[in-house]
Amino acid sequence: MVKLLKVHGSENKFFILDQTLLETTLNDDELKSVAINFCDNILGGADGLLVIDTSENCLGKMRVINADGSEAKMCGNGLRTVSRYLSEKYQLDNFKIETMESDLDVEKAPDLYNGVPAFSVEISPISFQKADLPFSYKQNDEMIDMMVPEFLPDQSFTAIAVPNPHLISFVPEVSQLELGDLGQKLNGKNEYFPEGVNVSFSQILDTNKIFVQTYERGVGFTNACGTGMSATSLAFAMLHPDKFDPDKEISVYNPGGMVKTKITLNPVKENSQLRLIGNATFTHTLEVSEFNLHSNNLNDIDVAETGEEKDYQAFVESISQ
Ligand SMILES: N[C@H](CCC[C@H](N)C(=O)O)C(=O)O
Repeated sequence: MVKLLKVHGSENKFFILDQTLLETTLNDDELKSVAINFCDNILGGADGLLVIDTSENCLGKMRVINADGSEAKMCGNGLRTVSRYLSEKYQLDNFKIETMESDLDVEKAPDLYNGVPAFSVEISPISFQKADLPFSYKQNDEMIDMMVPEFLPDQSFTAIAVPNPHLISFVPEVSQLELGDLGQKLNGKNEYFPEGVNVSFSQILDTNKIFVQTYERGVGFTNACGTGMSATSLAFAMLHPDKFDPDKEISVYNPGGMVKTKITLNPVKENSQLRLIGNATFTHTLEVSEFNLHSNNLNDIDVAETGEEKDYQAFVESISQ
């Protein structure tokens, strides 16, 4: 039997499959089918499948398969949960995890709340170049605080890859309707973001305090998007210096709770440093036979709750007061 986990970071939900536990690893087609099946049908679904593989230079490697079967370059909320998994497996608190484009530094952080373990993860590399998102809008090589009436009138947009693509807009109040419409448009066939983009709207609440909601590529509305909150924090620090205190962490509220980000701006903006700090919650363990996993038969799974979710909910309660 193979043991999987259902996990979340800010209620951005995933299944974790550690391929190193298998006799034979799943190939890419099998991973895609299993990701779609798990994310649609098991335990109320999830936003993606996080796959752990061996790595030459790091403690492990993380791959991210979105709910629709597409593969993402990175996942910030997911990386925290994989960090916790590897930290417990190897009894280490500070190490590196390989992701598609870079080896990222991760470390155990103080608990977010009683019974809510937390991890701090590096988010990198950063790019604003149109080729890296990719995007195409008139002759622009970058899109920074730019009015784009083709997206929405009266809103400006910033495009950042970390390295998965994000489009960010600061708004007086988040309109789910407008976010959903724009997210759908830019993730369908369109001339601006040919490979789709994660779209985040953010409301500035106070100094170092923002709210972010994201429409995710390959998923749709999500409770939270870790790379999205990190990229939005960077845009916030760059574009709203009057509300940004560089010596302190930023509190990023989202529909699933709250995370912290730490932004160290660099005059060369691509060299700025981003850390994402937040919960790594395991809600369920699942056991399935390796044979059934290979044949994408998920009818016979043993599920057990971990009991951690009540502590996470107590944390959410504590921040909403
Ligand atoms: N939820 C993720 C990002 C998933 C990325 C994916 N939707 C894409 O870029 O295709 C996060 O916490 O960072």
